[in-house]
Amino acid sequence: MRPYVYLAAATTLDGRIASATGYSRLSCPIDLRRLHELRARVDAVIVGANTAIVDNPRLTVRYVEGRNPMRVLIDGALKVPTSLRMFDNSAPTLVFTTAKAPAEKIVELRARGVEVYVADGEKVDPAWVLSTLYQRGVRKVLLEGGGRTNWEFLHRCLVDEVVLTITPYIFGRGVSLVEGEGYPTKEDMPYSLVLQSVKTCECGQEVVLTYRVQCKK
Ligand SMILES: NC(=O)C1=CN([C@@H]2O[C@H](COP(=O)(O)OP(=O)(O)OC[C@H]3O[C@@H](n4cnc5c(N)ncnc54)[C@H](OP(=O)(O)O)[C@@H]3O)[C@@H](O)[C@H]2O)C=CC1
Ligand SMILES: Nc1nc(O)c(N)c(N[C@@H]2O[C@H](COP(=O)(O)O)[C@@H](O)[C@H]2O)n1
Repeated sequence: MRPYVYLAAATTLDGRIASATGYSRLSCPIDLRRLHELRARVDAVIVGANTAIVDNPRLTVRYVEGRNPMRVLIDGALKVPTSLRMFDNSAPTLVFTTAKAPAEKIVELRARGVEVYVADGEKVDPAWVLSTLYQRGVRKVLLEGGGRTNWEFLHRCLVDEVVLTITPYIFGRGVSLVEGEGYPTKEDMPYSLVLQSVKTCECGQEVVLTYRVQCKK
């Protein structure tokens, strides 16, 4: 069993979630409020190591009233600094890593109340992350990127809904919404995307698309 998984992001018109320099503040204030409403509705928020390093996110609910979700980091080598904001005490925080993680970093994080899970293999299996969260009572998860982590979940058909805000910018280079090995044709995609809703943001400049992800198998 696994939780229901939302993937949420803001992209430029050319599908980037960040520029080549890592700049990613794309959403307008109204869209950020929408993101925080979603955070308040889920039990856990997941990010990958690069997002944690580049953005140093809090992953808390601040722009609306609501409960902070559990924060989850996937970082195979535990390369993130232990000074990250997500390791403060404002919400329960879990880290999924591998035996490549420096032992002293694991000790330090655990001493600060962060729960660290160490996978057996070379990589962290996203299905294991989700089943572990489910066993802890998590029923809804928000995947907040970045591109590589989005691929790791989408490729395995572990996303149920994509909530995408298209913003009026073009970067030309940078990090794409999904960064993986890729598919040669649309037929090779292991899932289909079914459009659920199209909304113009109240700011008048952004469009929010919601797609259901249907696994082909
Ligand atoms: N505009 C938006 O809505 C958003 C933008 N962003 C932007 O995205 C960018 C980062 O994206 P990206 O570079 O693709 O990186 P990610 O944030 O997806 O992090 C990828 C890294 O996380 C670790 N990781 C992920 N999955 C696994 C796994 N299954 N097992 C082990 N390790 C794993 C790996 O680290 P390692 O290789 O060391 O093992 C991997 O390189 C940032 O610039 C951020 O600002 C992020 C979220 C939303
Ligand atoms: N939906 C969305 N729109 C954007 O424009 C964004 N830059 C992001 N980024 C995600 O939000 C995290 C920052 O969270 P805090 O404000 O620090 O709580 C960032 O790390 C991305 O996951 N998302």
